Amino acid sequence: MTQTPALLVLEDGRVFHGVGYGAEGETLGEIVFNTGMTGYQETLTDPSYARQIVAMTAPHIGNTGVNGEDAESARIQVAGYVVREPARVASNWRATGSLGSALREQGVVGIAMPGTRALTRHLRDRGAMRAGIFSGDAAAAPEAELLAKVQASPAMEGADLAREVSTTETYVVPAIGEKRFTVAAVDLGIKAMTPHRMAERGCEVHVLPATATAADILAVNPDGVFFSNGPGDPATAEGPVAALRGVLDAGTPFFGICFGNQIFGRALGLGTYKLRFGHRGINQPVQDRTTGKVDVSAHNHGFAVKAPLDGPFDTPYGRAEVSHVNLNDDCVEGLRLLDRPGFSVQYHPEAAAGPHDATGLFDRFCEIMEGSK
Ligand SMILES: NC(=O)CC[C@H](N)C(=O)O
Repeated sequence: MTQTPALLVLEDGRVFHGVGYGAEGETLGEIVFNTGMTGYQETLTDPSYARQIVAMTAPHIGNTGVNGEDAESARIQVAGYVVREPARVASNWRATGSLGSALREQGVVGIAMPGTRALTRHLRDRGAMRAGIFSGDAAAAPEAELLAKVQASPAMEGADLAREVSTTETYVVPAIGEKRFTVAAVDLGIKAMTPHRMAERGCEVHVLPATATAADILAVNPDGVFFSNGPGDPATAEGPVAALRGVLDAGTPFFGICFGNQIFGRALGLGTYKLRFGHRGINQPVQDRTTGKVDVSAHNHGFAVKAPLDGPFDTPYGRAEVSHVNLNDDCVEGLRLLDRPGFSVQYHPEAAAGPHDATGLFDRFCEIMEGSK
């Protein structure tokens, strides 16, 4: 393997040195860290990572290569990839290739560098920020020039990205076994596992583009409506918020995940804000405030909903409450309507490669659809 020099340049001027990994060239995005020890293929193909450079804290990435089954979407979605040490050999019975070649084939620029721990500590202190990876010829330019490029790139705050990753055509994921429900799922960057988890429970899932209006959604005649995860700043999602308000006005049961939770919050009249460095990984402790039960859960969010933690509050759709909180930082991780069928979570019950503590939320969605039939 030939090694080309590569630089990771942060918008605050900090520079890390390493060697190129994946495609050679340059890429810009918001740099964030992910603490997952497994599931790198699912992370890389999660559309919520659009325009983000993902740095892995796990020191050895690529051991099991890539395969034809684990992708969450049709391609690698991250803007760039930072690892400490790439596996030199991919070894797994399902592997169809190495991660390095998959990144190269899809033109994803990455860097392998010894400083991932220092980088993570820096981002924890200073927050997620804009960055660039420059490898090969691109790394030869003066650092001041590279820094200027990073500083001229767009910020994640204010970014409207869901439409860029959404399907443009509606498609249907058939129920597995007997059909019990029709679900209209708005694709704001949906992961393949989400409709699959619903299909396993007898849902026929109509996946609609991010531009779907309330009328488009209700035209499916759904038993329940779902809003997916997705990239970008929820404060920009005017279209989806308006569509969801129309759905809630109609009284149709609702379930939302991640971006869907943020849009639900906005539809209820709450605001959203950017977290300093967000939650990205697979071992975040989330507590269900009704039962006290704690789920270890997968996360990928840089924004959060601002909501009162001290009890129910009024919304245009009756009373609501914060149903789940993150025990690390008290961040709002779930919302629930008390007078109508509707709830959402900020984390990932569909998570592949797990953990699966929260998959029961898909059963809860089926229960509220059953209850409203
Ligand atoms: N995974 C998601 O849906 C992320 C939602 C939003 N883009 C955030 O960063 O918070």
